[in-house]
Amino acid sequence: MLQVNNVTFGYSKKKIVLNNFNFTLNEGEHLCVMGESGCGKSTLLKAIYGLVNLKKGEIYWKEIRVLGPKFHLVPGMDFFKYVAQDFDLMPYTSVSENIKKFLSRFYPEESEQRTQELLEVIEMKPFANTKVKNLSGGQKQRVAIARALANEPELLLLDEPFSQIDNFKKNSLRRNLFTYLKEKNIACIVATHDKNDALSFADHLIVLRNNKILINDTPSKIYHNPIEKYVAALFDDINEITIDGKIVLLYPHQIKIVEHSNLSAVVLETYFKGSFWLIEAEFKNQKIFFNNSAALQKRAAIALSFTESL
Ligand SMILES: Nc1ncnc2c1ncn2[C@@H]1O[C@H](COP(=O)(O)OP(=O)(O)OP(=O)(O)O)[C@@H](O)[C@H]1O
Repeated sequence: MLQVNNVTFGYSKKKIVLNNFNFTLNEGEHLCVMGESGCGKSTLLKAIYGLVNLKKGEIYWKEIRVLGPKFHLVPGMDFFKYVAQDFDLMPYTSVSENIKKFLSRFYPEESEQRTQELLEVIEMKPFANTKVKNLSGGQKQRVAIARALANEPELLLLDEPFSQIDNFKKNSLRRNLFTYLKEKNIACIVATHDKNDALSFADHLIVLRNNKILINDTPSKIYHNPIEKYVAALFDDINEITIDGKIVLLYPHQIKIVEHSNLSAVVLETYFKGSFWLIEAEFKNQKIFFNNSAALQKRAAIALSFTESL
């Protein structure tokens, strides 16, 4: 189990970046960390990997204490792997060689088999012999993930793992990777801006704000009961509407057009979203957004209904 106990850290004395962090993660579980830019997601991964010296608190993996660079010649814990945003690959060697570098040279057959298995996970078999310098940013990102998995770490730390990968590949890669990690019982912490990493694949979600843990719960509980607009906005456009003197948060799919109601609005703009249209409308002097199956004329008068239940 990973234990993060009362962890406080700042790069300088004046500014705290991780303010009294506490949480645990069991073996094989997946955690997503979300929050606005600069809230400390990457720094948290670095602290867990042992790349910074904590100001206060301790981090343990099972019984072993994670120690910072003050205590290690080569910082970082052996049984963790960390994929940073800058990949750190060997540009002049092939994709296969980059993966094999972390596998034992004494067992060439096993090493080859494992490399093939990982090439399949990242869907890069056709590029096995391509030099890394000739790959796109997204392809390099996939190689970095495979390389981190080569030695089957006990905990994998991923910083924005799919940020450079196109949507089509992203979905299948996410499914491959997270299924593989569960099969191998590898715990995983993903720092991400992408709700899809959290909603479908994480067992737990931590939301950070102002360098503190704002909430730690399951993704579905956080999605269904966002404690404030900041949290809901991580998942979708969010409407903050006053109904009967009470402020409610509504996702766009919770607002519908009806034939008659006393909730009238005027259409401002319509955006094509593929399987639906996102409508921007004015309701009681505020802008709201909702989903609709058809486009609407600008300035059309409409009647709405709100569903608070999801
Ligand atoms: N090496 C560093 N030296 C000094 N300050 C740093 C360093 N790295 C990050 N910071 C600062 O620490 C804070 C947290 O940065 P961090 O990269 O952890 O945020 P983040 O949530 O991962 O952001 P993003 O979503 O933009 O990647 C920011 O204010 C950042 O400027």
